[in-house]
Amino acid sequence: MPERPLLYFVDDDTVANRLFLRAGERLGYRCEVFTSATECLEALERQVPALVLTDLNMPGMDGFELIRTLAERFSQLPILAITGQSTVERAVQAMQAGAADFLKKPYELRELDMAIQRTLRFSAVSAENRRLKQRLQREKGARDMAGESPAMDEVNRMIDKLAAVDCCVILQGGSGVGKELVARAIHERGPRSDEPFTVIDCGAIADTLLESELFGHRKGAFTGAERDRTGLLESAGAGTVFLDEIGNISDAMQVKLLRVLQERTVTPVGGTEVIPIRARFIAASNRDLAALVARGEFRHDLYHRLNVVTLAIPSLAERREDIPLLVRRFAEEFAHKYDRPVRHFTGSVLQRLQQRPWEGNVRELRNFVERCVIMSDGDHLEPLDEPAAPAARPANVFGPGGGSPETLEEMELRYIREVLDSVGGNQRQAAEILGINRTTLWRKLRTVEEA
Ligand SMILES: Nc1ncnc2c1ncn2[C@@H]1O[C@H](COP(=O)(O)OP(=O)(O)OP(=O)(O)O)[C@@H](O)[C@H]1O
Repeated sequence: MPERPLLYFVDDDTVANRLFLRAGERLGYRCEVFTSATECLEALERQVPALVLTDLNMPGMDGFELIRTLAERFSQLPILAITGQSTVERAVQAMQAGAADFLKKPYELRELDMAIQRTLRFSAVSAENRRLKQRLQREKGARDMAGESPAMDEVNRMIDKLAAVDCCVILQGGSGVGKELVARAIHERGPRSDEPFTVIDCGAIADTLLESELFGHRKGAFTGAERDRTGLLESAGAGTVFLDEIGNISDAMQVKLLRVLQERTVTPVGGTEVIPIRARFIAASNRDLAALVARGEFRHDLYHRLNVVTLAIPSLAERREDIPLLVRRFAEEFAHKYDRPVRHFTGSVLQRLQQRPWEGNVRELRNFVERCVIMSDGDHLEPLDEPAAPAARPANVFGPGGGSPETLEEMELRYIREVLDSVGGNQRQAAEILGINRTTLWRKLRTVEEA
């Protein structure tokens, strides 16, 4: 038979203690009672119970202080506050201090029973939730950041350091090296991990839109602003904002962003109110920001505000030893995604893959493996070098209507549009399939629209 749960009860009133002892035993619990918070803390050094019930008004260390101390030292121990003056305010205060629930005095046996059961259940659910979260975190970590090279070990060490502090960071590295993944890891390994991680692709959003995206707008602020809209910086809460492709924002926008970082407030477009911003900022650029500053193409004041720490992410060519691990990871990921057997490249193919330039870095490698998983038929993955042709496209150099031949540019655009259509216009997904970053995709589309 499982042991009966142990409850600690703290009240300076000995009559209340006797009553509880009798009630608790009748409900089938083992109970210990204490007439002061200090006695209870001493007992906790010897044994941790399933639940602590405490009165709030006590001489010496009162119930609130005891709750706070317990929440700090035994963060997973559930606490039930017993309040004589049953004001909502005191109950709220007790819960803010760390109590899971409260019970009004005097209580009936049934009320005590329900309150204890509720608190124990709540604690069990929270513990399960924590366990699942940790598991998810571990699995996510394992899935996300693959790499065993000394270069990636160093990146991982830096991520841990940056996760522990709350400063601005610039992530520098070529397209597809994993800057977003690193930013996410900094967020997830730090104290803000329960808050949102917000990606803002500065390069893919037109300048006029960027301001309203970031700061929000008020109804009627401009044509098309039919209702108020909360900006991304505000809805990011106390999470992390990842400003991707920061090197691409206009000078005017740089000035506005600098003000946000300095004052930690925003005013929505067309509004007057000042909204506080609590998020942490991580910026990324695949262009050398310091060089852009030197050439006068990026504001030095914004650069210095952001550049508390710059972390350079090495290109894939600088860590070729990671390629086999990445390939294996992606081969398994896509085999599951497309419901295909898990297959790998032969050793000699893998060696050849390690020698390739991989200018598009990990993204290019990932897309390559995805194509190979889809297209290979044998026991091993075959190194298919050509991008997969769109399914129903005839091998015909003439335009779709059989007219004059297409230029390379036209063909590229047609292919981009087909891919975009196939993913319902989702530019991020389309860029992944095309093996280019979102800014390049956006530029290509814009060039055509402007022509
Ligand atoms: N170390 C890694 N392990 C596993 N997957 C990775 C790793 N690095 C990058 N990837 C994958 O490669 C792709 C590109 O990564 P990510 O978007 O983070 O790169 P980026 O540097 O932010 O790219 P861009 O400059 O285009 O914004 C993503 O699908 C990501 O999951």
